[in-house]
Amino acid sequence: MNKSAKIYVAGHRGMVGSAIVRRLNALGYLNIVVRTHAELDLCNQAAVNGFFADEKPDAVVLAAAKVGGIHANNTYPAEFIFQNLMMECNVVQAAHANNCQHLLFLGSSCIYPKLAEQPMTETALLTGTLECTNEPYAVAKIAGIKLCESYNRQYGRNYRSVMPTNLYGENDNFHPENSHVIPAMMRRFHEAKVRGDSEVVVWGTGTPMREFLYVDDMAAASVHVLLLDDDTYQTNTQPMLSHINVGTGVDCTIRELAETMQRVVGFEGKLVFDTTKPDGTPRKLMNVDRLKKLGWEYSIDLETGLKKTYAWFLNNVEGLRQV
Ligand SMILES: NC(=O)C1=CN([C@@H]2O[C@H](COP(=O)(O)OP(=O)(O)OC[C@H]3O[C@@H](n4cnc5c(N)ncnc54)[C@H](OP(=O)(O)O)[C@@H]3O)[C@@H](O)[C@H]2O)C=CC1
Ligand SMILES: C[C@H]1O[C@H](OP(=O)(O)OP(=O)(O)OC[C@H]2O[C@@H](n3cnc4c(=O)[nH]c(N)nc43)[C@H](O)[C@@H]2O)[C@@H](O)[C@@H](O)C1=O
Repeated sequence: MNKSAKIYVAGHRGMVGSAIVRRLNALGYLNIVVRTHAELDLCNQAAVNGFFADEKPDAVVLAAAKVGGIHANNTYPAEFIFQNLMMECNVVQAAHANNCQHLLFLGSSCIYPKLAEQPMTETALLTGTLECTNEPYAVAKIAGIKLCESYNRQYGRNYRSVMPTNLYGENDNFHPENSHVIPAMMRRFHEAKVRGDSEVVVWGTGTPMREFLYVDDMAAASVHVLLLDDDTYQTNTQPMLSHINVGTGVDCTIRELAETMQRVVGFEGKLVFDTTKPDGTPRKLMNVDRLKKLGWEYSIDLETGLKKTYAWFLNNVEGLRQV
């Protein structure tokens, strides 16, 4: 893609969208179009159509979404399915209607069946029952993949999808209940250390396994897939199965994550597991062979990424985004 291409990054103030803008800028892509949620509500079809007609971007990265951890997904299922479906439908259709040939859609590893064979390959999609705590969000993300595939099949568009594993890093949402496990734990451990508490609560049994990817790696992978030439991309994907897993291929238990977090934050008290809280899916490890064949691998391991995130947290603790 030409360095002067106009690229619309939806969700540029979010954790991933902000990292994607940094990555594009670092590669010399400076013609980036952005709108805040307040300036452009992507659930509003007329507003989205007007924006695309005015701006006519050459490419779109759809990193805007209704996002949250296990509790938020389980508590606000209507918001998760409705808003995500609306944003995807509006953006994909408006991109097509305005002759935008390139689009990158961000899904999630929760699209795969709860008990999918591990590590999960892209072919596991739609082969079994989803995890109930995030089924509505997962259904919306599956619809996003199928939207892209359908516009590719019918209109010859080049709309690609990446399925990230659990992400973390600077600009994350540190809300005590609605966030994902890493920001929630980091904040709770930090506050416990500052107060001198003797113990800290971890949700669930500690036995579920998760794979974590640092946000700068996610941004690098996303831009890599967006910029791949058509031949390389098409020889490594199939027209009816266009999504690509993004992860490390390495996972750990939630207990192991909590122990690593203790070291990084410097909290010396005890861990207490609250088994009244849901565990969610027992394991969701990505098979990342397809992405490796396409020329990309992660570089930031969990402990390094947690240290970077904690350093960022300490510098930004006063103005944390919490939604
Ligand atoms: N975080 C994770 O662990 C994972 C994330 N993903 C996916 O990656 C993508 C980015 O997630 P992440 O950066 O973590 O999420 P964030 O919550 O950090 O960012 C989401 C962004 O979307 C914007 N947004 C939400 N609703 C609207 C709307 N109606 N109109 C316009 N903008 C809107 C938000 O703006 P505002 O803040 O102003 O509301 C925010 O900038 C999403 O597609 C998510 O599903 C996938 C797997 C794991
Ligand atoms: C990215 C992914 O995120 C969500 O799925 P999830 O992987 O289950 O996400 P989570 O990060 O919230 O939890 C991971 C594990 O960690 C445990 N856990 C311990 N202590 C805390 C804690 O304090 N907070 C949270 N949130 N979880 C905790 C928690 O009980 C669970 O076993 C999806 O809904 C969906 O949005 C999606 O795609």
